[in-house]
Amino acid sequence: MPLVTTKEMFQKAYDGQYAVGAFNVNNMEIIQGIVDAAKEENAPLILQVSAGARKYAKHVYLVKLVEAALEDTGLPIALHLDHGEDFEVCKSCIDGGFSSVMIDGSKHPFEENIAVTKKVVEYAHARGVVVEAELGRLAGVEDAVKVNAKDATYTDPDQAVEFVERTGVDSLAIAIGTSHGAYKFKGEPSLDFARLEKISKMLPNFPLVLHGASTVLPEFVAKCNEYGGEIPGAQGVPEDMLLRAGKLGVCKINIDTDLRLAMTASIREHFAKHPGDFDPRQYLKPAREAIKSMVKHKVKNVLNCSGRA
Ligand SMILES: O=C(CO)COP(=O)(O)O
Ligand SMILES: O=C[C@H](O)COP(=O)(O)O
Ligand SMILES: [Zn+2]
Ligand SMILES: [Zn+2]
Repeated sequence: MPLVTTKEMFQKAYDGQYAVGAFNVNNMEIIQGIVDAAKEENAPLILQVSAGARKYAKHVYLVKLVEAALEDTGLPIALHLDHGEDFEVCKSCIDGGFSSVMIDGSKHPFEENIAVTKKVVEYAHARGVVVEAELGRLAGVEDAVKVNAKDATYTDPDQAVEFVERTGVDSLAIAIGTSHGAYKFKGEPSLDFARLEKISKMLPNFPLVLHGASTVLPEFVAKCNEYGGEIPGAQGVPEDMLLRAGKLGVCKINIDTDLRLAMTASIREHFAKHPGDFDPRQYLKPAREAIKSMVKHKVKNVLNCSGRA
């Protein structure tokens, strides 16, 4: 099966009130862990690549690995650019075989965000590629960009409607209190569900996207810390909140930090328990397994998209 866009998967997710997982990929083991899980669960899948990932692994390696995953699994998989920062990077991914791109104009004023998003939409749609945009700003770390909590702004529902109408974008990432990285909340986790409900009502049958949606699984944090890591106080979005979001028009849930934690916890444990090992396969194999079982858990219990491929 060739790459698919997110069009049909989002329509099914919207109607079925579940979400599709969008997982960030950086190398072969991460891709294999994710697709093996999706295959066993027969789940639709979005593999997403950040600018940092393209720099780390090179565009062509990631595209070829995802092509291999398509051939190996036969699953509907979308290949998506995560947080494209300008028209040029979006164009490069559209020309370079991606089926979906995100133009993240959220750092710009409203009118400029509309202008750049519109330009990407025109270029992408003419080539059969779909576009995600972002309105409102998440706190946390994105590549080299760190958005302080005070600069984060939640998405305005009226602006969201105007933005979607004027840009023709296919999906919209919204800010309701999630953030990137492993430290999402200082006290009790909370999201602005009233805002999400309002946006979702005002944009019926339109797919919303939730970034910064890792749950920061306590078992991985504990394991990292037990075996020499230092990530105290890490906290993510509770699973029940993600399930609730999936019933309110959120069709795509972005997960990167949980992949990083699963992999790192496994490798730390392996090094601590097997100090004599130095063949990378000895620690990358269990790390890939850790990703696979984490993703299976997400697909079944958090995204609710098992069996929907
Ligand atoms: O939103 C993300 C990628 O765009 C990832 O969010 P997390 O840091 O919560 O995994
Ligand atoms: O939103 C950010 C993703 O977690 C990607 O992170 P990265 O830019 O470090 O690859
Ligand atoms: Zn952003
Ligand atoms: Zn993001």
